[in-house]
Amino acid sequence: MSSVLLDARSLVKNFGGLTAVANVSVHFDQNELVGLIGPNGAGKTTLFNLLTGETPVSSGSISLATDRGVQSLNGRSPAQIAQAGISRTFQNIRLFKELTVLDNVRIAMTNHYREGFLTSILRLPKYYRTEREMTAAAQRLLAIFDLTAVADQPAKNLPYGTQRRLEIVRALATKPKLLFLDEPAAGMNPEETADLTRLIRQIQHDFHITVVLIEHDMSLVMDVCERLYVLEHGGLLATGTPAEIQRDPAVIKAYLGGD
Ligand SMILES: Nc1ncnc2c1ncn2[C@@H]1O[C@H](COP(=O)(O)OP(=O)(O)OP(=O)(O)O)[C@@H](O)[C@H]1O
Repeated sequence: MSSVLLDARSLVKNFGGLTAVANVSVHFDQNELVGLIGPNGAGKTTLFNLLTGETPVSSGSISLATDRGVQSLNGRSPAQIAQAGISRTFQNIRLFKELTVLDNVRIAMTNHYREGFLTSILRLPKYYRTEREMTAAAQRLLAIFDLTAVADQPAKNLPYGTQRRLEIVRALATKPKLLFLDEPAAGMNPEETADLTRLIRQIQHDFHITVVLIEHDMSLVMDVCERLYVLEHGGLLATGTPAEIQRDPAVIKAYLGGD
């Protein structure tokens, strides 16, 4: 039986007179692969921003199932939400371009290996042990995602599709229970998109986490997602399996503009 990991109820986000998210309720189950689709400006990224604490909600509630029971995420900072087990990538690539691939992943890990101030400043033995553990963990992740050969390259040297892969690896480095991917296939060629499709499946399968993606590439969405939410003008238009969504008259109308 599936159990709810994240539950968001009646979310509203107003920007001045514009309602970007209008009374939207969504839930994501443990180990589920969910797609969030909708025309440009529908409110998809704003919804991600609400769920990750980037943008405060105007109203509504967000709760997450954690090891310590169900916790409210309302009013929490992005860093606190990351600590609670939610990680994300952004539409635009946000790597440390001059740093190596390995260091990009190590930096992403620092949240989870945070040492006391004295341990770090005095370089106590624990500091070196943690550093070694972090490097080993980063190397393991790079190996899983086929990035070992480029571990010592500056991130800026990687091809576009590989930079996006590295971003996903960075998001996984914090050991999330829930991973949000904002348009992961944007700008990719068909070969890179096919690699990404395999990668998303691998993440869900090997890491047993919940993956939610915003994506305009409908063949990717229909291929990998188990369930979809469709947003339009800030509101929830439909939810269902890819097969149900593809024959939903309201969705067809929103996308094709006619009847
Ligand atoms: N910080 C902001 N201030 C004011 N308006 C905003 C802000 N962020 C988003 N909006 C507006 O909210 C609406 C929803 O935008 P959002 O980026 O969430 O849509 P989207 O579905 O992600 O679109 P796309 O598919 O083009 O990325 C748009 O009208 C946008 O202009």
